[in-house]
Amino acid sequence: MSKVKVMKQKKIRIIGIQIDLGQKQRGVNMGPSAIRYAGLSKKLKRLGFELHDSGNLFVPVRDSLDDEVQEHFLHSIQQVCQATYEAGKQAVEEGYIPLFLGGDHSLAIGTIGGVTHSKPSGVIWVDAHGDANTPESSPSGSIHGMPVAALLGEGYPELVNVGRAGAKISGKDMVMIGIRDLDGKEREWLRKSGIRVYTMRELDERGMSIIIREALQILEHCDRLHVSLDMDSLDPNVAPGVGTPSPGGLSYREAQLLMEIIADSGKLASADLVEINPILDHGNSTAEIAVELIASLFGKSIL
Ligand SMILES: NC(=[NH2+])NCCC[C@H](N)C(=O)O
Ligand SMILES: [Mn+2]
Ligand SMILES: [Mn+2]
Repeated sequence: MSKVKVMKQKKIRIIGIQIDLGQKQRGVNMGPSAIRYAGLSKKLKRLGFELHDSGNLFVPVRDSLDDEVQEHFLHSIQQVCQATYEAGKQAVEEGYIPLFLGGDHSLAIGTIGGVTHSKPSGVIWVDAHGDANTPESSPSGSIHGMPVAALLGEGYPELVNVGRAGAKISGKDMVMIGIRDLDGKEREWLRKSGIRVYTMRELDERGMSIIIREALQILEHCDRLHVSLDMDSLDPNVAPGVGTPSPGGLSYREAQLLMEIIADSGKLASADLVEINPILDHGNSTAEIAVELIASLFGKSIL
């Protein structure tokens, strides 16, 4: 086993983003509340972190945006991502680890853009989906299926140029884990992207421990890591409260081990927790599991 390193930063800033404009299901805007109710702050404080909850950023209510439906809420998503970018940039500059609570995955355009504004970062994208569609390749038109392409410089210019012009990261700075549902053209795009994509098949064959250690090796050149955790990466039997469930996902222990080994790298610098839909959940179980995973990501160990 490789050496366990401890995180240098001890201040976390929680930033809620109640965005549901990037997809069609109602309810994912309630994610930040569900995660807070599940006891996030208390858990993280117990790990010795100084915790600041800065509340939620402004997100327009979907029902007030009828005139944007045809455009998939592009304008409003751009504005929310811009505000998210500023919040992420500021948190990093002030020495915080920003922890972004979603909301749908479109917000990652702002979070990853913002946290890489002054310091480069590797990205570990944990998801059932590639989220690497462009407006041309997307079967749904939903922008939560596009953040990875936008971050690598492709798709709507309004999204590619959030915060600063052009690509925010390159393919070699990103790995994906848990992937099992890609659209046709999205698959082709990902193959050429330079992103190392660990599918569920590869995970089944080789095991989580081997894969995440290899992934950390690939991101060895990055001093800082951003984890973007889409809760639909877990199996829907474990995490039912998500808008785009996909069968055959991570078990609870696989997801935990993934978080635990990332924590051991000592490089966690920022994270997203996205796509929790309390309306579709059983009780608040998906948010409760998410809080357990985040605790492990921030260094909670069993013994
Ligand atoms: N963040 C997510 N849950 N994304 C799901 C994307 C689903 C599909 N690939 C699409 O483009 O619409
Ligand atoms: Mn996603
Ligand atoms: Mn997903």
